[in-house]
Amino acid sequence: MNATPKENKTVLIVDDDAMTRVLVVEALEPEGFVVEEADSGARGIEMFQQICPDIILLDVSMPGMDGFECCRRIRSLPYGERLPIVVLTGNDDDDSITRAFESGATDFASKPMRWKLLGHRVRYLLRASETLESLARSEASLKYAQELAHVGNWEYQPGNPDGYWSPEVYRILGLDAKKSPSSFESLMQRVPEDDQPQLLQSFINLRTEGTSYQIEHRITRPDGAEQIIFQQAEAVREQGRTLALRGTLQDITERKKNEAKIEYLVNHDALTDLPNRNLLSVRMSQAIEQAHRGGQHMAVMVLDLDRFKFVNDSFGHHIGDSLLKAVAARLKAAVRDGDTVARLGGDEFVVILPGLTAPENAMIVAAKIVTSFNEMFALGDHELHVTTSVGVSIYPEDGINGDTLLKTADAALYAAKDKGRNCAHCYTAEMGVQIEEQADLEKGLHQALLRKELELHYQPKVSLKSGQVYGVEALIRWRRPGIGLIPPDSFIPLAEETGLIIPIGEWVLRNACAQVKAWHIAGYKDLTIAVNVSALQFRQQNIPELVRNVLADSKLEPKYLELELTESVLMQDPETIALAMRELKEIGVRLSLDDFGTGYSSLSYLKQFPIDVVKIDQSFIRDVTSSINGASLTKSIISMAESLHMTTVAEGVETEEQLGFLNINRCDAIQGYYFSRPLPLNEMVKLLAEKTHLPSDRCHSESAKRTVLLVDDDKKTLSALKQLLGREGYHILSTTSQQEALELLTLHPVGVVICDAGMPEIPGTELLLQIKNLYPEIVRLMLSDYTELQTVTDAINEGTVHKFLSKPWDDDLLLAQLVESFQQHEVNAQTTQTPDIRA
Ligand SMILES: Nc1nc2c(ncn2[C@@H]2O[C@@H]3COP(=O)(O)O[C@H]4[C@@H](O)[C@H](n5cnc6c(=O)[nH]c(N)nc65)O[C@@H]4COP(=O)(O)O[C@H]3[C@H]2O)c(=O)[nH]1
Repeated sequence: MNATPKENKTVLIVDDDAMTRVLVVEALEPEGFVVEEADSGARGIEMFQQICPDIILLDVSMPGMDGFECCRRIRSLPYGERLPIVVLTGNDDDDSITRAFESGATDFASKPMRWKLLGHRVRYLLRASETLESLARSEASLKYAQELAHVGNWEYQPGNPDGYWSPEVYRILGLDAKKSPSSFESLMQRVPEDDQPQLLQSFINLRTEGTSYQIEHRITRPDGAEQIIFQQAEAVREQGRTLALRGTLQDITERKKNEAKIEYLVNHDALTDLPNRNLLSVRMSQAIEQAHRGGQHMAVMVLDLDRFKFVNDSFGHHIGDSLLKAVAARLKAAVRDGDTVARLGGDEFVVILPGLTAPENAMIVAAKIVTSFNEMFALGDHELHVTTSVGVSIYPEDGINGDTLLKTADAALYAAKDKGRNCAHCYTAEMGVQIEEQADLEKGLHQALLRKELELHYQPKVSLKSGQVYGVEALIRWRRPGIGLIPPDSFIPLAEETGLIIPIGEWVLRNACAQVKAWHIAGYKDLTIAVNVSALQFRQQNIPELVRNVLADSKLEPKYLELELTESVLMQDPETIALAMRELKEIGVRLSLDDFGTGYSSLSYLKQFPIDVVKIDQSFIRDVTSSINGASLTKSIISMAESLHMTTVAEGVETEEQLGFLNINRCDAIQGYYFSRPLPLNEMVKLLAEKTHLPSDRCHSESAKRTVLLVDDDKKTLSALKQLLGREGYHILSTTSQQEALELLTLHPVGVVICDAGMPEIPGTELLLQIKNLYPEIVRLMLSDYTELQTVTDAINEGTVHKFLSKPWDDDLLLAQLVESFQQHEVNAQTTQTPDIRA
């Protein structure tokens, strides 16, 4: 239907009398109207829908559908509601006029009529209808706007308690417009008692003095819901007389809820619901003020969970999160209601104890907190034992503002950790020196780059297959004037904290790549360089792009660059890091996982990252010869890396025994003081020039090929054998004790064991059986006289002993047997895999 405004208004005449229709046409068309005709009620409705007239003239008495019915139907159709309909009735037909209005007619005209005046009548009705239409439109848009804004308006006239309330006022109050009076009293009934006095007083002032008001108050809707209302009101006054009181009423419940929610989120930690850093700082200021006024003390405790990362990464983040929630609950239970427990992020919590009468009480509470962790945390199917370390500082002794108190408590926390964790430590004055030193260090570090105080040292990495130096790790040093060489552990964390690691990291990368390129040119063609990349660099920099630029500038082939990332880098944002790592792999650089084992990565976790090299942390290497745990963990790491086609580099190798262990367990390469410390450039150049390498018997393939273990309680036999084999260049280990024999095997890459059959502690066959089970690749020879022939034959049949050598032996025969045995060992070594003790 066309509802757009038309130039010439259209009049629809519905009448069965053709004469009346002609008269209407003749009266209206000369006046500029377009007249359309319908000869019945039904046709009239049809035409109304087709042409959308501006006005209808409708005869009441028609055959079929009369004018009343026709009028009713049009009113119920779209656009028919407010259309002017003039009903044509007979003269003085009062009944028809009444019925016509009841049916919805706008006006009536009696026939016969003065046709000349019809034009005026129609024009007047059209104008009135337009006015009504525009009023209806603005009412509708006001209603809509009020609905949208949840604003209603009201107005009262003096002397009349019932005023006007817009539909939205009723909606907001939850009242029915037909049943509830629109009076101030009726509004007050919905206002809770507590809020009534303020509203009443404001309304009285408005009425008596014309004082406008803006107030917030609550209302209770009939369904019990409580809403928050914002009311504004003013008096319309003329010459000191109040003509009307009017105002608006806005439902601001949602806004208030959102404001409260935002305020809560801004001030609380989403995971634990504890106050966050924002609210903590407010609470600290309040507590300081309270302590200041009351001449009391207050305590700030900073605490974190010992080895939280282990939990998070071993059991998954959901268990880590549950632990943090449980810790929050435990901390709250350990302190009083007026105390504040806040979470700063990660596993770092802060407790404030306001209004302390004696500072010593803080340590009592701190100890209580530490002890409260003795009880296991039950998290889903897991029961975990987690400990905490606490640093305590006291107002005003250790700081007079929140920042300083946090810093001093932090320093105390470090001291607690140094003490071995799972304890609380109070701040002491000496720690202040450290804080100042830190500030001084930070200042100096800012200038270190500009003043060219940084330098690189290089630590060789040696292949255990070839014994050759195949690469170096670049390690930064800060040569600080007046102080000397500062190791990275003393300034890299600070560089990370201050963001200085970004320019420093780039400096290291550029210099390292340029240096290794220079070595290539000097003839050390395949030397690789490893550079440490910190977590912050990955987070704040486009590392792949930087690497691309540096490689292009230095003209270094990507395969010679290795980037060392720690597990903490991978943990930051695993998906983004994995993406960056894949990009780096596409560039062609190698990626290694540094300090492996100190983090808590599981095998499945590592699979998602394209890692080429696993560097086994020195803490494990240190332990390989002294602790079963260290040894088995290292073995597991090597076999895990092997199964993932990664190479292994053992870090911090210092002793022959550690090297032996790594050789036996087929670690690929070593780095450590055993071979070389990190060297300044000139010394590194010398090491390369001298072609320093590991002797071949210290490499796994070679050393195992040539190492014989002799076990005999007879020292003379041992000495004779040592002489014989020593002349042939074998590496010989010897012992009179079976226990020591087993220990030697854990440390050395032995290829062949020669054992006496008649040992006093346990029979030789039993020792060889143990060796067979532990190291199946080792070839086992038995030395015996003919008195033990039966036992030896049985052992050979069972596979415990490979060959039998008679006592006294023939030197040539024994040497020939040994050559054959080492060949056999090589075959065994290729078919026997290192057992994965975790499997
Ligand atoms: N006890 C013992 N220690 C050994 C032995 N062999 C090597 N080390 C030391 O172990 C550290 C190995 O480096 P890292 O694990 O990457 O650990 C590095 C690395 O994480 C970081 N670092 C060094 N240079 C840089 C750098 O340029 N950028 C970044 N982001 N970190 C660096 O500082 C850490 C410490 O570096 P350094 O003090 O040079 O310490 C080096 C090295 O001197 C050994 O046999 N025994």
